[in-house]
Amino acid sequence: MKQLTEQFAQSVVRPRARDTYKGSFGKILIVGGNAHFGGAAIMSASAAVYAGAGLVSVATDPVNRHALHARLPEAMILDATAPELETAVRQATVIVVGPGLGTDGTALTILKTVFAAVNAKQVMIIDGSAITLVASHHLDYPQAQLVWTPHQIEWQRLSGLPLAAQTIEASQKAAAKIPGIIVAKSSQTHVFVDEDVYENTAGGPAMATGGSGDTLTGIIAAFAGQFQPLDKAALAAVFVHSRVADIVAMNSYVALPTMVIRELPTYLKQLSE
Ligand SMILES: NC(=O)C1=CN([C@@H]2O[C@H](COP(=O)(O)OP(=O)(O)OC[C@H]3O[C@@H](n4cnc5c(N)ncnc54)[C@H](OP(=O)(O)O)[C@@H]3O)[C@@H](O)[C@H]2O)[C@@H](O)CC1
Ligand SMILES: Nc1ncnc2c1ncn2[C@@H]1O[C@H](COP(=O)(O)OP(=O)(O)O)[C@@H](O)[C@H]1O
Ligand SMILES: [Mg+2]
Repeated sequence: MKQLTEQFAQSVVRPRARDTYKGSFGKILIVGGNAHFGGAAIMSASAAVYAGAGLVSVATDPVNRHALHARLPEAMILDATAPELETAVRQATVIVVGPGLGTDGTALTILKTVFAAVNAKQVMIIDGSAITLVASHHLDYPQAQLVWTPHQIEWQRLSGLPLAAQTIEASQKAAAKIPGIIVAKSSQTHVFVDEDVYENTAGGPAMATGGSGDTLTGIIAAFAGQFQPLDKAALAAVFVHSRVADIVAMNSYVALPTMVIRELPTYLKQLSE
């Protein structure tokens, strides 16, 4: 098993090249946030912007429009149920689907539209409700470079492994049957990449608050848009998310997602130097 360390993250997060523009750092589309879970999409999009993504759009329930614009004017917005969703998916380099999407019929239709529109060159991060929907509706895996970010119950739904049976060996075996990178989140997150298992060395209980996982999706998306190859970008994102939470937790009882998001640019600057 390999350890995810700051040294590793440092090798991935490099200073920005001079001859660049916003299109050089990823066009990210976040698909999520129903009327009940708008905050999830806002946190994912905010994390992507603050982790350096070049352009971020959010396909969400229109009820979230004003909140998103007020919190994050850097992001663009579209109605997740409108025909424009398909075009938006095609134009993105990295897609996040699932944070706060919900699991009703509308969510399923949105997810199917996204899966049908994506192509093999694009990166897709599948999280939260989208994982639950894939498992419960036995959806075919989409043709894209996939990163799955299940918490333990989502991993149970996706892999069929009950929580008590989720040993590293069993999870690795199950991960081998699913295309892409699996970020198996818990108080001791493990990432499965091909035959390798990586253990996160950062993070702690100050992260145990709603929205921490939604925030991680945005950081992975931003890194996938900026750094190659995808496996290194995703691994560095997992470490950075937890490390920044640890820094916040030095002076705070809880590492709220919005606090972690705000600290990202400062930490990334230090990391890149
Ligand atoms: N502000 C927002 O908009 C937010 C929106 N969110 C969005 O909500 C959507 C649903 O996601 P979800 O994770 O809340 O619900 P679900 O997938 O049903 O899993 C929960 C069930 O599993 C159980 N459980 C046991 N162990 C567990 C573990 N280690 N980790 C986690 N759960 C564990 C747990 O048991 P309990 O704690 O109730 O005993 C419960 O029965 C999703 O789209 C997400 O993005 C959230 O991010 C919050 C902030
Ligand atoms: N006790 C803990 N120690 C370390 N990390 C934790 C702890 N509790 C939660 N986390 C991290 O917080 C995130 C929670 O993800 P998730 O359950 O999907 O949250 P949400 O869906 O509410 O955004 C994961 O990255 C997980 O590793
Ligand atoms: Mg989650």
